[in-house]
Amino acid sequence: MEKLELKALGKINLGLDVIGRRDNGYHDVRMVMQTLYLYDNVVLEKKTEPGIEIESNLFFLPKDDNNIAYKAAKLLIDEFQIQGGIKITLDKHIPVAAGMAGGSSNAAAVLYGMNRMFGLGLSQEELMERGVVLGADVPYCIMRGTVLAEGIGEVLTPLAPMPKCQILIAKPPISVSTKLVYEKLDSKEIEQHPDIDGIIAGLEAGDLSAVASSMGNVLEKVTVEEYPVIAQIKECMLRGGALGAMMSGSGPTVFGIFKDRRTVKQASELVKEQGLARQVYIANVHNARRR
Ligand SMILES: C[C@](O)(CO)[C@H](O)COP(=O)(O)OP(=O)(O)OC[C@H]1O[C@@H](n2ccc(N)nc2=O)[C@H](O)[C@@H]1O
Ligand SMILES: Nc1ncnc2c1ncn2[C@@H]1O[C@H](COP(=O)(O)OP(=O)(O)OP(=O)(O)O)[C@@H](O)[C@H]1O
Repeated sequence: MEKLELKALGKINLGLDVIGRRDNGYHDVRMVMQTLYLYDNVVLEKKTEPGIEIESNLFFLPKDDNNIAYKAAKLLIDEFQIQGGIKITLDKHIPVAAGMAGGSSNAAAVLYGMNRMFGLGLSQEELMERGVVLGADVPYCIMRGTVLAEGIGEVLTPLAPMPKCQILIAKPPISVSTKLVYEKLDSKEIEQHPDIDGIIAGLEAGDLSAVASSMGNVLEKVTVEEYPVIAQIKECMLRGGALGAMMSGSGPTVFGIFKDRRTVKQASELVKEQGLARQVYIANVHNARRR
């Protein structure tokens, strides 16, 4: 196989709780992750000459070893002494530095794709072990679907699928550093832990309203303090008929859960009219896990 075209899907966190802090600065989490059908196109092409070449529609993305897709390719090239090189084309649609695992999902696609392209014979678990070295969200991006993520995000338990719904995504024009958000959380008392078990029970019952009303993200308060526009987008989505609305990951993307197409379209117009976000998308949930 000389060329492989992949979809790197983004995610939202339906729930994000922090239950501890490790000596290396990483945090123990309990998160409910959900894959969305909103994706970057990732194309892998073998090259005869050695080296990793990155091309992207976004001029500001790093093209060197600061790109997480580059790091993923380098990890496998070094470990398996792969001869020749690879060209990676990233056609980005997932908002960048947004809390939607865009980079992590690109890295997951590279690991998954190179394993097939070069016949490395790694199992999904072995790919995930390599993924977590690149980032805490990478193992989940390899697995996909509705999943409980614990540890630093790499201990994964599949959950009942998210009921059919429409997701509204709105990213205000600000970038957030995940590291800084977690660091700021350390100087705060967590007043209320989100009801992760309530989300899981809602999923098991196939009850979309119960899932939406149990959602919570312990990082939200930290990011909202700095960027109040996040709270404004939430309010706007709720006014527009969302069953629930929340910040994803470390932010600043906000998502809303809607029952039907008509309401989600109206709410998306409302967010745009109010000038709260320029990057506004409607996406379906993607429940299939990768095997
Ligand atoms: C916010 C989330 O996206 C929610 O899914 C993840 O927890 C973060 O996943 P990620 O961006 O893949 O994380 P990494 O690239 O491994 O780490 C970025 C930074 O986030 C912080 N970090 C990340 C994961 C975690 N469990 N605890 C942390 O404290 C660390 O300071 C780290 O330096
Ligand atoms: N392939 C990539 N795609 C997007 N950003 C990348 C990539 N490689 C490196 N980066 C850099 O990583 C930073 C974070 O980008 P990314 O979109 O992965 O963040 P995120 O959505 O917050 O991810 P997460 O939800 O996993 O924390 C950006 O500042 C960007 O320059």
